[in-house]
Amino acid sequence: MNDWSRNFSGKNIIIRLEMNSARITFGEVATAISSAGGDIVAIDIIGTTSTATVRDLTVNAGDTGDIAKITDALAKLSDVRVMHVSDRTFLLHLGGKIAITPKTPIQNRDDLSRVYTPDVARVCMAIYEDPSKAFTLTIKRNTVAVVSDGSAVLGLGNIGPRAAMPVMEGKAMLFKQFAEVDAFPICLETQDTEEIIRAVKQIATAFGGINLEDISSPRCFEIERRLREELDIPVFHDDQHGTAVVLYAGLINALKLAGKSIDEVKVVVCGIGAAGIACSNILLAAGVKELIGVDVEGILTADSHYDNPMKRWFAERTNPNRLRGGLADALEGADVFIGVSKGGVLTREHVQRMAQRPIVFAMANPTPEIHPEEIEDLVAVVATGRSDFPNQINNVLCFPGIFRGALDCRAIDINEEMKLAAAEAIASIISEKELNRHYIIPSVFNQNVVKTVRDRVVQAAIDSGTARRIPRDFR
Ligand SMILES: NC(=O)C1=CN([C@@H]2O[C@H](COP(=O)(O)OP(=O)(O)OC[C@H]3O[C@@H](n4cnc5c(N)ncnc54)[C@H](O)[C@@H]3O)[C@@H](O)[C@H]2O)C=CC1
Ligand SMILES: CC(=O)C(=O)O
Ligand SMILES: [Mg+2]
Repeated sequence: MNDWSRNFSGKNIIIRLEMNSARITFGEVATAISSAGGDIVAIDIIGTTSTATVRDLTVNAGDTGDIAKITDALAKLSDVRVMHVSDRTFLLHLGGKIAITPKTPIQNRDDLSRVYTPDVARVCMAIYEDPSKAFTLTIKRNTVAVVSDGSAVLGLGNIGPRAAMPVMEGKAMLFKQFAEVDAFPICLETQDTEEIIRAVKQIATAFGGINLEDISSPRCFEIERRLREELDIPVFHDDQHGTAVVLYAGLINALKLAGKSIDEVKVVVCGIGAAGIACSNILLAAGVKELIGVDVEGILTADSHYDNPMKRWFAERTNPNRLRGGLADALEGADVFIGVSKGGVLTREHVQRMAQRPIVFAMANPTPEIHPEEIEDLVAVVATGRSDFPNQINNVLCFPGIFRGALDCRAIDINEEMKLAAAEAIASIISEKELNRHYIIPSVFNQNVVKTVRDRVVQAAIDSGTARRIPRDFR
């Protein structure tokens, strides 16, 4: 199975084809599709002339989802031209996924004068006199910017800001659906650290928080550090902290199942980029003693030199036994594998080297480091970042609730206390009775997730002094 079809989750495709109706029958087309494993589930005639018919065929590509096989079979028919193949995923993206709608209709001149000039001027002056009123009189109170430069989009690499837009639009949808946060995608046409910092500072006026997304390491660390220092609203690089929060939540529960304790396990983190550094940090803070990092150059060790300052920083704090070698060496006797690198880097043989009842979190997107079915029989727990397998360790479990909490208490920052509170909140949603190897982490559709995370995050913000406002339900 090629990588593309593996990533294809909507098995229904729509094939638009033109047939020479005098020379080929529809039955021949249907036979070609069915012999390639497809099932026609709907037919729409789009247009006809005296010689040709254009049809949209909705085809179920079957469990293997081998679309290429179906289109190849059609291409072999001489009197048929495949004009276009779309799938449900692409159709969902037509015209983008979000829209802005006004909260109230403008029905007459009086409404017009209130929402716009002349009356709006009084509101402007109120904010001029007291800038904090921006939180009550503008969208700032409930709006987050999802900012990317397209340099590390999912595990696809540096595909640029334009190609990153669908991910950022998707995040904006999730913010709204799960936490009623209005979020807006902003993909910047620059990958220069200083220009990104300047641009984000210049647009921050409209927003109550900044979610940095898919900005590659090591620039992401400096960008986030500076923006946190220089802005008075939360700046949160989700690939670092959202991932770390959810990973820690999942690990709390997976360790219970494996019967292991966090200060005794040997953990291998593969991919020492944005997510890898943050996941390692939260694990070290949680008590992991033996943590080994592996990146493209192999095991990171304090004995080696790295141009990347974050790798140097990482190597000095990890790998206490100065282990050297590659991923296979790192995994010898390891209890936990955390993959935040690239699809397909872990093999069954690697997992066979791990300790008894290992835990494998293969979190690269869209293709995990290993597909769960390859190692199900070897492990205590396996999790991925995807929604189509059990145990989805994905930052979507964190960012809606953590920002909901931060916005509700008008936090100036999302600090370590708030992140730990979010992780514990997520882990706590699964009771001891419910916990099993296919259910270590709640589903994002579990309605308790956002509420529980939000409440614990607000409490942590109040306790740690970052809240500027006490929400009504906390008074
Ligand atoms: N499940 C989730 O919630 C999340 C998953 N991710 C996934 O984690 C991966 C990394 O994301 P970021 O940290 O944002 O990217 P990044 O670009 O900052 O870091 C990726 C790191 O992986 C390393 N790497 C690449 N190929 C490798 C290999 N064969 N062996 C070892 N290391 C390798 C790179 O050198 C780099 O240091 C992506 O696939 C992304 O989709 C990231 C954030 C959240
Ligand atoms: C989930 C996510 O943020 C990523 O894969 O980059
Ligand atoms: Mg991301």
